[in-house]
This record gives sequence, C-alpha cells and structure tokens, in this order.
Amino acid sequence: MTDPWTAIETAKQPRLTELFEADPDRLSKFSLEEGGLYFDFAKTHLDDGLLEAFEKLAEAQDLAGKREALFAGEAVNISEGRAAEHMAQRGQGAPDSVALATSFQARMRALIEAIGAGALGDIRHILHLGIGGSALGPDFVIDALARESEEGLYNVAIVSNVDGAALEGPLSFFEPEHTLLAIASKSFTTSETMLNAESTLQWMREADVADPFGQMVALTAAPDRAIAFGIDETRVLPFPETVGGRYSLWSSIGFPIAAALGWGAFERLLEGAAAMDRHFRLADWRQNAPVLAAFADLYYTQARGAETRAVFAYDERLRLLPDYLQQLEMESNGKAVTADGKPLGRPSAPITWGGVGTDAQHAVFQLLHQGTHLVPAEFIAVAEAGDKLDDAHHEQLLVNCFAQGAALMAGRDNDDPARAFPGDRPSTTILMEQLDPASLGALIAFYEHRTFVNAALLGINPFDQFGVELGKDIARAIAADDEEALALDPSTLALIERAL
Ligand SMILES: O=P(O)(O)OC[C@H]1O[C@](O)(CO)[C@@H](O)[C@@H]1O
Repeated sequence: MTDPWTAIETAKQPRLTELFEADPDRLSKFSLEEGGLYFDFAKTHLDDGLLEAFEKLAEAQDLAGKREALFAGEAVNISEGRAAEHMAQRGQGAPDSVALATSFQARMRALIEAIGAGALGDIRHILHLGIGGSALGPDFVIDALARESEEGLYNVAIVSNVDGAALEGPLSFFEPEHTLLAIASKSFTTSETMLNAESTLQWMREADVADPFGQMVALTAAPDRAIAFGIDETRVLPFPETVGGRYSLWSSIGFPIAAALGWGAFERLLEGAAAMDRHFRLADWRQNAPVLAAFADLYYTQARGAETRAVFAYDERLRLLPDYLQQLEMESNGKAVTADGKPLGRPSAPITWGGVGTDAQHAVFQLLHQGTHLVPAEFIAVAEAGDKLDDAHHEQLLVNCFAQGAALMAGRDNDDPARAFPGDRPSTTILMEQLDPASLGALIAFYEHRTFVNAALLGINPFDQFGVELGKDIARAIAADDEEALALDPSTLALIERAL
C-alpha cells in the first residue's frame, strides 16, 4: 500500500486564484457555518484532490476511531495511561465522567454563590494564581468577555509569572481584607504558583487579615495537597486528573470566569463548546471545521515546508488568543516521536505566533506579503462591534481584515521587484457573528479539536508534555546548589556566578 502522505506531498500545486477559476463552487465547498462561526477555508490550497488524499490519510490513521476513543473516555493519553476528558466538562463524553463533572460544577457554583452572599467576608477582588493552562484559558476568556459582562462582580487579576513584578501589580491595588486568593494548579506543586501563593499569604498576614486561609480557594486535581497546604476542604474545588492543564478552563480552573462573569455566562461558554463537540463528532470530514482546518495545517507543514502559522485577531477583545493558542498547539503537538515511541520522521506542529489586527499590519505583515517564508495566516474577526464608538472604527477594522486575506492571495505585479507582491499566500478566516460566551466556547473547542486532528493524523499523543521537565529539573538543581548544578557547562556556571 502506498504511503497516504505521498499523494499529499506530490499533489499538483495550482495557485489559489487558479483554484477559484477552476471551480465555481469553491467557496461553498470550503466554507461552513457552525455555532455562530463562519469558517472560510477557500483561500487555502485545499481542493478535491487534496481532500481525497487527506481522507485516505484519515482512514489510514483511523481518525474516526481515535475520535470515538477520545469521546468514550478511553486512555488516549497512552504515555500517562489516562483519558483526555475535557469534553465531559461540557456534557460530552462517558456518562460517568459527565456525572462527575456535573457534581464538581454544582460544588463550584455553590461556593461562588456563598462567596457572593458574603460567606468569606466582603470579597471585592479575586487574585487567581496559576501558570500555563491554569492561567491562559481563564485570562483569555475573561479578557474577551469582561466588557460584555453585566455582572462585573469582582475585579480579577490573573498572575502567572514567578517574576515578583507580576504579583506586585495587583498586590499594590487590591485590599488584602477584600481579596479572595484562588490557587489554580492541577498538580498543586508548580513552583511558580506556590511561591506566588506564599508571597500573597505573607501580604495578607502583614495586613493583619484575620484568617488568610479563610479567603483562599484551591482549583486542583490534587485536593489532598491543597488541604495539606491549609485550605479547608469546603473551599477546594477539584477536577479530574483526566482533564489536561491546557484543556482545563472548562473545569474548576474556570472558577474566576464563573465568578467574574456570572454562572450563566460560564454555562453558555460550556454549551457553545458542546455544540462544537457535537459538530466535530457528527459532521462529515468535508463539512467538519476542525478537520478541514487540520487538513490545511498539515498540507502546509508537510508538503509546503511551512514552519510557522500566524493567527491575527482582528478584535481587541481576542488579543490573548495567540498566547492561548501557543500553549494549546505547541505544548500538545510539538513532539518528535509518535504515540508508540517511534521517530515521527516529519515536521510536527508548526510554531504558532500572531498578534492583533490592525496593529500587526504595521509591524509584521511586510514579511507575510513579500518575505521568503510561507506563513499560512489565520484571521479571526467579529461581525458585531465590541465598541460603542462611531461605526467607522469597526468598519475600518473589518475592511482591513478582509483586505489582507485578499491581498495575500492575489498579489500584485510590478516592474520594480521591490514593489511586486507574489501572492498565492494562503489564509483562513473565521468570522464570528458576535462575541459572546457561547460563540467563544465554540471557538476554543474548535481549536482543541483541530489540535487533536493534527495529532491523530500525525500519529502523535497530544496530551502529554514531557518536554517541559528537563528545564524544571535543572532549575531545581541550580536552586538547591546540588551536584547536578555543579556539573553544568561553563557558560551556564558563569551566568550563575554573575547573578545568583
Ligand atoms: O496546573 P499546574 O499543575 O500548576 O501546571 C501548570 C502548567 O505546567 C505544565 O504542566 C507544563 O508547563 C502545563 O502543562 C500546565 O498547564
């Protein structure tokens, strides 16, 4: 049997404009609507031939079987011997896992209501301490939706970095007696989060807060460690070990989302994600947004040598999307071995980067239009304005967004090579009708499933992240000044000598 990648790697490569000319149905074939989101893949090089080739790859890699195993709660994270059950948090998955998620959610809701009713004193600020998946999701969602929120119950700060400068900011304007400390850590061992928690505790003590531990909640999959830290069991909000860090905003890690935006908004976020789960599970490959997106991703990394992919949010409310996606995509799929431990032998995840439009146009788009790298671009825009200023602002924003995709594709000839645009540069556009909890939930779930499909077709396990361990081990050795640290290379030893 021929390798299904061969057909993808050797496919004819017509220009994008030729693809539109050759197929009058191109736009309807390569666009679809789901959950308030319009996906336009027409400005990618996917065509009927490539779709067929990718369908063969999907069959060879048993994409359908892997998807069913994922939703059934099988141990798809084989290196760690566990399931990946973030969908169960939104009601999609094995019945036992859904039931457990529902009971944890009821607990979280009750605690949020009790806090609102003053059970922990007069809480006005929430300081959420977490890093990686324990911060990026809540930060992105709250930043995106806070402007829409009618509730605005608390001011929330999310601090991740161990750099004291990050924590100092909120500590300088939050009032200790009115601050709720939410320690968000799946493992409850992450050194950055634990040090930030200790320093916040110290800040409360110095302000003579009567019962600092009484103003603390833990969001964790290791409740015993949180209790041992000193947090009362009633304020420990657990989530299952089978929810991965970068997939955890749907679990109790989403506590600040639900507290700040209201329980209704959190529920709608979950419902929006669940709608995307159903779409991913039920739609044919050719009408399946995460699948088509992954086909395009793989075409560019595997057949066209693209090493990066750029994401531009043409909406200030979505400015943290690129940061959020970097962890989701690169921590999931930045791997060189397959799920069964063999060398991957081909590129894995591209480097995800990006920014906001229109700012990025005045900074990095020169390279996109005329540079030598092929960078598939993704534009995310919202039809309904997020501001109440003159319509001219939103109109200019969208006009610019749509112009970039058109310009990248069409290019422009010029006798002066410095002024010529080669064109044929691919982009995808996701246009949201409006930005609300449900559509944001759908958008995030779309990215999760796209990441999964990329992994499934490459044959890698997207749910572990051993690549972060070595640096942590060496940092621990340096901090402890132990033998491993003393055996380090001269360059590193000199840095230690100079600064520590
Ligand atoms: O929630 P924890 O256990 O503190 O981990 C934080 C982050 O650290 C990592 O394990 C590795 O950087 C991420 O996957 C995770 O989101």
